[in-house]
Amino acid sequence: MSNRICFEALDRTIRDILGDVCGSKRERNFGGVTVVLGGDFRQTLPVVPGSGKHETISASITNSYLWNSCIILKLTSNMRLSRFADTDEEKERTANFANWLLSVRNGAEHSVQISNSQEFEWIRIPESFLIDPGVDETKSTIDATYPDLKSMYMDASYLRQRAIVTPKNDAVNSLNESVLDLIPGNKHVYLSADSVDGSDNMSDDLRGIYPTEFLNNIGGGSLPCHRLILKVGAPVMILQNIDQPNGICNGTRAVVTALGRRIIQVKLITGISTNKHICIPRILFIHKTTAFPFVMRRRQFPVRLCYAMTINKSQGQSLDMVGLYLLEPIFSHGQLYVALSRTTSPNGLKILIVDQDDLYKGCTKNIVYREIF
Ligand SMILES: Nc1ncnc2c1ncn2[C@@H]1O[C@H](COP(=O)(O)OP(=O)(O)OP(=O)(O)O)[C@@H](O)[C@H]1O
Repeated sequence: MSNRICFEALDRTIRDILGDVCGSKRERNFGGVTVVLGGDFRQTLPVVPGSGKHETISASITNSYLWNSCIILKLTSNMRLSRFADTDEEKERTANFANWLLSVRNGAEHSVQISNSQEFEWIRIPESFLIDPGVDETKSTIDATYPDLKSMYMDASYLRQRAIVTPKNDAVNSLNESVLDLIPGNKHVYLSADSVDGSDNMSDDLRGIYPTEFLNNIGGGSLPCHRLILKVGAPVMILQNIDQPNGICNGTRAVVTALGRRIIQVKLITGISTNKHICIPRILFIHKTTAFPFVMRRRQFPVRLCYAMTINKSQGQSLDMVGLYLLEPIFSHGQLYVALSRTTSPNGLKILIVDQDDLYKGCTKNIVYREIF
């Protein structure tokens, strides 16, 4: 969900443009133009780096002057789930699962008291969804989400249907590397070219503080990795809007079909151009963050492996098989609901909960800011 200041900036821009034509339009929200907004306050809220609950709620459009003039229309059917239930038994199981999702979504699922925890937002996960961690939690999660990987690793629909989701990028990277190691083929390593924007005018002192090695370690968000490792057959997610009218956008998934020195070829597996082959060159990313007093430039292929992805990045995806990897519990509002609701059927959800201290067996954290709705 976008920060409310984006909507407010759009509002002021439209008022400015239309106000020149007709002065009274300057006084009306969006210059009197009807605007349709879609969103779910039970899913993840705007990300405000380094902020807490208050700042997150404050960044939501419900706290904008625009909200009072919104007419709220509610969607009531879970279309993602209802498509696949054929028999009466499946329909009943799916309806129960949909109700369970709703109670997680609203924070109404019965909470469990965890000793040593000041937090009470812990819920018990039904046993049928749990993955037995065995001796290697990562391997158990990969096996549950990607069965028959060795024979199916090139199959586009197999890859389209599934993903491991997890709260943090560190776990995403290590899961992606682990799955890539399991498939045959040569690894190609692509290093990015990183620099500080305007570094020509930077003093030697500043250049010394931020050497290239430091820039190489900056990652996360929508920035591709400095060290991108790919194999033919690996699924990737596109990280930039390359050609929106043709569905080649941030979040579109694809399978690598050829790896060259200066270009990679992929076959799209989601979006309106599914099955189309496209070639992708390295492109320039301009990375601005309040964490550093400079703007960074990174030239790299705009893709990331997507055997696993963060829960936030999975928002909007529909998957037949979801492996939820909770090496540690979720950390923000709506994340658990987003992760659980990516699946198209209750049979397509497997959850691994790592509980090293044996404190919360089969339970996990669910954070719901009820103030937002
Ligand atoms: N009217 C419909 N008939 C059949 N299938 C539908 C319909 N509406 C949506 N779906 C299917 O339900 C799934 C979810 O739809 P969509 O992604 O548009 O919803 P969403 O509200 O954006 O989901 P979320 O916010 O949870 O990601 C998709 O697979 C879509 O094809």
